[in-house]
Amino acid sequence: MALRAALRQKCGLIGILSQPSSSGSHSRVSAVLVSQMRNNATSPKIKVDFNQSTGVAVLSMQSPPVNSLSLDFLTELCISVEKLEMDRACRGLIITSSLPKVFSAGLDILEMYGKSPERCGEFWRAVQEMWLKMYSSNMVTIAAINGSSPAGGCLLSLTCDYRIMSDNPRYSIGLNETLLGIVAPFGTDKNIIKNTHTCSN
Ligand SMILES: CCCCC/C=C\C/C=C\CC/C=C/CC(=O)SCCNC(=O)CCNC(=O)[C@H](O)C(C)(C)COP(=O)(O)OP(=O)(O)OC[C@H]1O[C@@H](n2cnc3c(N)ncnc32)[C@H](O)[C@@H]1OP(=O)(O)O
Repeated sequence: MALRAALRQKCGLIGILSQPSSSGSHSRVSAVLVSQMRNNATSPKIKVDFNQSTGVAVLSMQSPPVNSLSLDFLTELCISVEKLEMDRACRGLIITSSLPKVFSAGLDILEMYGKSPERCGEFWRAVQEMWLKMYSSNMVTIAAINGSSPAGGCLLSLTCDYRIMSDNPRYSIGLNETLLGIVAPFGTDKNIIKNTHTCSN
């Protein structure tokens, strides 16, 4: 109830969590992001349903088995958010998972092992772009955390204005990445590359 009141106060979004959605289209994507789009012949990792009448989009992460944040996933996520951002009709965004039990397992561990410094740099830049884009979004953003959400999954939810988590003791959330010996690099390219060596050795 507190959340609904806050939303009502912030931008007049009423009852968004309970209303059905219908698909809408978003046409413009920045040339930069399009050029970043890789050969992604697999099925989309992100599904967006935009409800024109409420102005709220639901972005569902659908990348089995655990919605891990790979470079491809992050790129697709950023493109989806940017498309919504450019649509003036879209005022609210709910991020959730279409997988059972897992919101997001965080950064894709396979992106941090045995990769070239260049690839690692690209990956960490994508991580940074994701959280900056989300954190600075003009939309009201809500993470509907319907499963476990460790480390980078927790980071993703922290970039949102609001978080709602399923009341299930089997779901965990938190910044546990240091248990894996992972420390997020600083924001400069030099430090990204430096940390990259640490990650892949
Ligand atoms: C550049 C500037 C940056 C600025 C940043 C700003 C601020 C910094 C703040 C925070 C930094 C955040 C950093 C995050 C680092 C990370 O995210 S590292 C990843 C940490 N994640 C984990 O440790 C999660 C580990 N996984 C689990 O706990 C469980 O898998 C689960 C999510 C709870 C699900 O359990 P479940 O039993 O359902 O599934 P399984 O365990 O059987 O897994 C299925 C399948 O998925 C694979 N897998 C799981 N997690 C990952 C992953 N993270 N990456 C890749 N693959 C993963 C798992 O290995 C299984 O594979 P299979 O054996 O082949 O089936």
